[in-house]
Amino acid sequence: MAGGKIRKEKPKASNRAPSNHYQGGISFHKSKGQHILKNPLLVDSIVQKAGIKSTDVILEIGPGTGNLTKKLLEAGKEVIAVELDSRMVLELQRRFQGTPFSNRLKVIQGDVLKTELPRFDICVANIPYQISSPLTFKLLFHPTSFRCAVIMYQREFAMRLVAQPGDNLYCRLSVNTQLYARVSHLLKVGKNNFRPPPKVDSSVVRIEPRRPGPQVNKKEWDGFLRVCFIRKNKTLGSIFKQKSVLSMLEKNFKTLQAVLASLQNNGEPALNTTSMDLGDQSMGMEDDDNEMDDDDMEMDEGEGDGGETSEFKEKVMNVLKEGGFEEKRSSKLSQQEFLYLLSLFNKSGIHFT
Ligand SMILES: C[S@@+](CC[C@H](N)C(=O)[O-])C[C@H]1O[C@@H](n2cnc3c(N)ncnc32)[C@H](O)[C@@H]1O
Repeated sequence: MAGGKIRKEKPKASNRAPSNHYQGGISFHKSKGQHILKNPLLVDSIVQKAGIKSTDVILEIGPGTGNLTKKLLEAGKEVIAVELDSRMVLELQRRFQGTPFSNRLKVIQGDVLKTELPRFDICVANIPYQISSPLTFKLLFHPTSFRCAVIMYQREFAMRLVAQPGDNLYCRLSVNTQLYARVSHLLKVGKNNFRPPPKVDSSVVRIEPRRPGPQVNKKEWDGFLRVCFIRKNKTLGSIFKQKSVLSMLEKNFKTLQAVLASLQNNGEPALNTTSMDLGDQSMGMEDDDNEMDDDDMEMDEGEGDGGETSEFKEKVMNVLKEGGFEEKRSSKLSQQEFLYLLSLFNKSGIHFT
């Protein structure tokens, strides 16, 4: 909960650190993504587009000095704000103390990524951009349901969230997010609406979790998309011919076969056979920075030293052929097509985790 000491920082004149911007008693830290909304009309517009009800418990991430918080308090029943910076927490307390809002604002001091989030109806936030991806998936996997999240993102990240098959920015992030939520672009926001202005433009996006959620194994889905988007513009046929991909899939396949055989024989799983994995790739829904869009890089096609066999390669190719996917590219595949292809692989005993 809120607490800590106020550190009064004085404006530094000539030798001011370039990453800080002094304003109103608080120096803003770029490292914490502190770009405060300074345009009240924009704040009004975000709150209005969020469609807040007077009965709503609102989650705000990174309230900063409280410009958005104030409008959220006016619109909803309660605001629960998670803020990393103790100076901001104190500023918020100072700002709302003794006002009718004070007993409807709960401030949790901490890193939102490490905080167990409470139940809420709607999330409205101007977030630090460096946590965009993990925060989005933290919200999407939140155990209790909420109506929607209305979030300010860096423009390019926002456009990736909403991108459709065939769009330039369509990527693993687009497919992943849209599996769990309906996503729409609400508002373009120029950099001059912030103090200090960030280097990039921003956009407000609405994310409505799908209820019920999709019936997929999250790790399996994530592992599958990672493979499909190794090169989004290459054909799936050439991606799935790569030694590293085949060898990982065959390892998973053999592990599963061994587990099944052992269950049939003894009713007990075989020892040491349950570590199907994707190398060291985590389930983490981090940004798609590793995705390669260029067609220049060499693919490690053909049989190699990974131990993969030609029969297994044929099995994988047959799955692609069966669904008509061999010549298709991830950059143009719809979510339904990805789900269908994954179901074909799984039906053949081929798994991605
Ligand atoms: C872009 S500013 C938004 C401030 C305010 N909401 C506004 O719009 O004027 C982001 C805020 O998130 C806070 N913050 C940064 N990292 C955070 C984290 N991991 N968890 C919670 N808050 C964080 C920063 O201290 C800052 O106050």
